Amino acid sequence: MALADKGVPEAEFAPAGAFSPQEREAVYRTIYARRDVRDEFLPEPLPDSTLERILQAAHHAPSVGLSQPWNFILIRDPAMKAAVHDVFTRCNGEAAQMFADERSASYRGLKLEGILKAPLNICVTCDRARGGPVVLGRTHQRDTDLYSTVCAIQNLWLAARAEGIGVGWVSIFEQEDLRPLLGIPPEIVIVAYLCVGFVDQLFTRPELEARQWAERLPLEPLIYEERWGDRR
Ligand SMILES: Cc1cc2c(cc1C)N(C[C@H](O)[C@H](O)[C@H](O)COP(=O)(O)O)c1[nH]c(=O)[nH]c(=O)c1N2
Repeated sequence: MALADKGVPEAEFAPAGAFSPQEREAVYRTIYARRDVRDEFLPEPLPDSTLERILQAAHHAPSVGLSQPWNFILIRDPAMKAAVHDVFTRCNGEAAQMFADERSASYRGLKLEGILKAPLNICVTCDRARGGPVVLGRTHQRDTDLYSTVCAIQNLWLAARAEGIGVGWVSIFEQEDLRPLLGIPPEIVIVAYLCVGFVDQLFTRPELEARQWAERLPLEPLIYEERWGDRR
């Protein structure tokens, strides 16, 4: 076995064959059936064991140099959620004005968060100092710590879907407005604000597609062969 030549004990290896058809099906189903959830949250709190599983899934994401730069702030206090919602409301009003006439009207008709309705909100942050001043793999691409944090978020999102829990990512905020509310120090970057809770129905395709705001692009033209722009 090639791994045996790496000089680590054999107990560190496991067979790496493909999953069974049912296991594969479950993985793809999770990916395709995951949705961004705005408003469809049920009020029941997440059991601690379920929350632990989805946070562990996040924590098992790949990270540059195994730096694991993330933190998760769990927000359940209605007063805190209301304060965050106020920040969203102001920023969302500004956002609506950035779109031209008709688009602005349809933007205002979209529900873009479930901050108050979701029983749990999670602010996911990235500590840019985690792992020390020189991190393997981050030497030439400083933002790989942020990319790692996004990998953790995607793991959480997929694990949540498999648990029947919806997740909605809200990004219509100024970082600097959230920071003092949540007591986040200046050196920490706010990567995501997530609304989390059980759901009993989900859109079968992105809600923005169902509401004719945007549509999924065909994949084929996005794939090039050898060089940027070369069709395959
Ligand atoms: C980084 C980032 C930031 C946001 C989002 C996503 C991501 C990845 N999305 C959700 C987004 O609209 C959604 O993922 C797409 O429309 C595709 O839909 P599904 O996720 O497949 O349901 C999102 N949705 C929303 O209603 N308010 C928001 O502020 C944001 N912000």
